[in-house]
This record gives sequence, structure tokens and C-alpha cells, in this order.
Amino acid sequence: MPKQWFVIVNPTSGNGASKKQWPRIYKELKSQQFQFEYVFTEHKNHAIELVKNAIDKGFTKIICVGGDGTLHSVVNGILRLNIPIISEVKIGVIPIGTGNDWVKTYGISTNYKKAIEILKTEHTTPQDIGKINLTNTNTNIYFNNLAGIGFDGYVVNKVHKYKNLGSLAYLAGALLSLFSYKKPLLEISFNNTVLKQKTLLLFIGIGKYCGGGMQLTQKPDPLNGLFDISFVKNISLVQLLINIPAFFNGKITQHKIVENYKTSELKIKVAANQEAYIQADGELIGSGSFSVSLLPKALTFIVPKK
Ligand SMILES: Nc1ncnc2c1ncn2[C@@H]1O[C@H](COP(=O)(O)OP(=O)(O)OP(=O)(O)O)[C@@H](O)[C@H]1O
Repeated sequence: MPKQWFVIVNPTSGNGASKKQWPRIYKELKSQQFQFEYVFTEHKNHAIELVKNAIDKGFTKIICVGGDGTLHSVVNGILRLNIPIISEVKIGVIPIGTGNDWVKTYGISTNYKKAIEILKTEHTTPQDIGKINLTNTNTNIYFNNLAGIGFDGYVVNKVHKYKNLGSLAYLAGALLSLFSYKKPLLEISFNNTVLKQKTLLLFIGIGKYCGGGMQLTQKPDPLNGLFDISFVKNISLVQLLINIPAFFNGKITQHKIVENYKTSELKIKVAANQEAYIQADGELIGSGSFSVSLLPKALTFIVPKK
């Protein structure tokens, strides 16, 4: 019979902060009477395997110690199992990442003691999940916060260089990437709409925050069965610079450069010979054409009571 909780620690997240903080987190979990086993990830996407093994052994309560990328791997590990027990699995987070964006939607503290208090309550909510199907490889990738194609995928590809800047890493990456980015021609279809243009970026939002605390989709709701879409054809360096506060307070979504839509399914075709990177939850997952669909209330997360 497994101990109650299975803890997955990414020692590299938060630029190595997880590894440093783990002894204190371990001690706090013990003193709060958590019964648990833990394991450190050893490589990118290792959490996918670890979570599968844990659920095979009978664990149903998973704690993710890391950032959005680690949580993304945990989510993918669970959903790839495709078994009925998924509705019994509870996912909790002790956020020690760079951006820590998913936790902001729910107000989960980045103070590990406060995060552990929330885990102790085992208060849960179901949440919608996005499913991306990459056309070229017919691969499915799931996301719990936000996916995007275009400029933000390009930025995510570069942002590792700036991780020592903490939550400003994404902003620094965006400013420096604007000079070298070439807008791909995309055909984006959903409901009865087709957008066919050279595109700076397309965001597909479930959670409220991305890029280290930015709010770039208008009114996302992780439980309403709809993606919140932001579509941006272009932005100049001047517009980017003067709107930096508007990225963080969400007002950018009311700017004329941003078109907002809601849908539960969409298809994105990238024109031949054009390059378009796709990111999901801040992780670069591939490039090229793909389709996305929403899985209503597909996973259960431990969150604070409102
Ligand atoms: N042992 C490891 N060595 C190298 N990379 C790892 C290891 N374990 C996990 N990873 C990868 O590290 C990457 C970064 O992890 P994560 O996103 O959790 O932290 P972060 O980037 O600091 O935070 P955030 O995503 O919130 O900005 C992820 O792509 C994850 O798959």
C-alpha cells in the first residue's frame, strides 16, 4: 500500500531554487504529518514517467515541487494514462519556478509553508485542460494554463538564457526577440471564423497569467469550457515598450492591436516554408500546424478555498 502523497521535485526549477529549498520543504511536510514518498526529476519530461509509475503503484495525491514546466509534465503524465481513475487523482503544487503563472490564477502562495497549508486542506477544484494535436507527428500534448504560437513560442525558445532574471526573464526575452522574429503566415479557423494573415502571435488561454505574471487574454475562466483567445497581427517596439504595464494589468487585451475570441476548438495551419514555434505552459513543444480542443473539467487540483 503506497504512502499517501507522491512528491515530484524538479531540482532545476526556479534556476535551482527547488534543490536549495527542498530540505526545508521536506522538514515542513514531515512536521505537518504528511505521509509521502518523493523523487527528484533527472531530466526534462522525467515527471511524465514518474507520475505514471506513481499512479500505477496506487498513489492518487501528487505534489509538484517546481514551476509551470514541471506541472505541465505532471499534467501530461496523468492524461496520457487515459484510465478511469484520473478523476480520483488530486494534483497539488508547491511553486518554485521562474514564472509560477498557473498558481497565480488560484492565489497559491510561493511561500512553501503557505502552499503546504493549502495542500493539507485537500480542497479541490476540477479544471479544463487543453489538448493540442500536432499535425506532422499526430502527437497529443496537454496544457493546463496557456498555449501559444508565434512570437511567444519564439521567446520561450530563447528565455532559458535569461532565467537568472527571475520573473522578468520572459519580458527580457520578448524585448530582445522582437528584432529577429519573422511573422509566419497562419490560417486560424474556429467557429465560423477564419483568420488568414501574417501573425505576430496567438494565445490560447485557460489560466489568467503567463510570462511571469502578464495577463494577455481577456477573461479566461478555467472552468467555463472555453478557451480565451488573443490574436495579435503586429506590435511595434514602441507599442511594446509603452504598453509594458498594460501586459501586467491585463489592459493590453482592450488595445486595438488585440482581437479577443472564445471557442472550445481551433485549427491552426502554418503556410509552407514558414516557421512557427508552439509553446504550452511555457514549454516549447514543437512547430507547425496543429489543432486544439478543450477537455472540460479533465483534472482535479488542490487549491485554496475562496
Ligand atoms: N533534472 C532536470 N534537469 C534538467 N531539466 C529538468 C529536470 N527536471 C525537469 N526539467 C525541466 O526543467 C524545465 C524547467 O522547469 P520549470 O518550468 O518547472 O521551472 P522554471 O522554468 O524555473 O519555472 P516556470 O516554468 O514557472 O517559469 C522543464 O522543461 C522541465 O521539464
